Amino acid sequence: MSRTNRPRRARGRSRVGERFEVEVGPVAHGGHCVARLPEPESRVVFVRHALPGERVLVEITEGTEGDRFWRGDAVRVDETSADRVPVPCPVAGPGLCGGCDFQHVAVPAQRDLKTAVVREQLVRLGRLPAESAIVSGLHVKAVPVPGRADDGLRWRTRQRYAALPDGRPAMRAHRSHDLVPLEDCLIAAEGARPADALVEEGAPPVVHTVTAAGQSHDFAVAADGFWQVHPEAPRVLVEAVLELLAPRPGERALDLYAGVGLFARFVADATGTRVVAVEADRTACHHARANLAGLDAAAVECGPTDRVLRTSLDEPFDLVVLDPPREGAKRAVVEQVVDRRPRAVVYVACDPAALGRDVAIFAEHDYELTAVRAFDLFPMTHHVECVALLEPRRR
Ligand SMILES: C[S@@+](CC[C@H](N)C(=O)[O-])C[C@H]1O[C@@H](n2cnc3c(N)ncnc32)[C@H](O)[C@@H]1O
Repeated sequence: MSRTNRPRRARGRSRVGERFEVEVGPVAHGGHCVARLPEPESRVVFVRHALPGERVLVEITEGTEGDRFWRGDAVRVDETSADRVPVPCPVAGPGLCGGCDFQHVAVPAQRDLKTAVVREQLVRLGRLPAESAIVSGLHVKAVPVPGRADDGLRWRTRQRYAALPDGRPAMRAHRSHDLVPLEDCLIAAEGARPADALVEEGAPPVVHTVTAAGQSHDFAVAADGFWQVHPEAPRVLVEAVLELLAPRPGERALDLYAGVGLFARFVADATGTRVVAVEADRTACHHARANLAGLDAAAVECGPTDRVLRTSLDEPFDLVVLDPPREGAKRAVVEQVVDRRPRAVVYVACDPAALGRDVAIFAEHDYELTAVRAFDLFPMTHHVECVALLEPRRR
């Protein structure tokens, strides 16, 4: 299939379409492995659809003479990894749907790849020693969908599709605007498959019941608003947050990037006192207020975390939960958090690179990473969810 890559600054002659035989090296963050092209190119290529240790023919999909590295797809496998499996999805593969990265990898081995990536990000960006117990003891855990085999399929409860001009559902190719038609998406759960995933404008809010740590709460969320996409994610993440935060009665808590108040609600069960949820999206704030309405000492502050922390909330907090979008919390927010000297900070991270960068900023302010859990809440893709505990360094 021809590809229309997103526009980028051309730097020299394009090498797209050229093919090279390579030995594939380690996995890297982003759903690909690293390979070095043979002489005279001797350049790094990020190769999709390959596995460490394989020998493949890679076709360059992005790369010009001036680029530091190129991207490519394994279009033929000459020496096969024991972790390679037949691809279950007919639209997964070079040039096809960009939604999944690891359909060609046995599901347990996908978790090994993600484990390697999270460890690498914590070492390279988080500046943790590779031999530390936190890094070497980290393993991405399976999160089975109740009633299903551990096959990595039919877990995604929300899925967005593009539409072809004739109305047929499609997904985008990897790093491309090209649309790939599809009849089904094998990671989509019933209700999120192409035939039934359309969210009508003005659709009423959806209510989810979450049972975790012996408590059950209902959460209203806009039909197109943020909610964790794996059916087990709310429970698993709430339980990990509570385990690491270990909230005590009377402790005051901040839930940053709170969505509709998932973590705030469960933390308040344990503390029984002041909890403040901070969220930028107005509709999510509206639902968070309703979801936390039964709590006398709860409040929702609507606005960007950075601004809310800078201009409001001039009060002490013992506990902070933060669950930022993929780009992470970044320096301004991390510094506002550590300024309040909380006893414990739990960071829920959907991007281990952002987590690593923010962990390094916390460390500059004497908050150290003391525990981390990682969960495979996005099988078949390179995505992984981490829950990390940061505490003031003990002297
Ligand atoms: C990964 S979601 C987490 C939501 C919630 N913790 C949950 O698990 O349901 C990130 C949330 O951060 C919100 N958000 C994005 N940028 C923000 C910002 N600068 N300040 C506050 N909230 C923001 C999004 O609207 C979204 O609800």
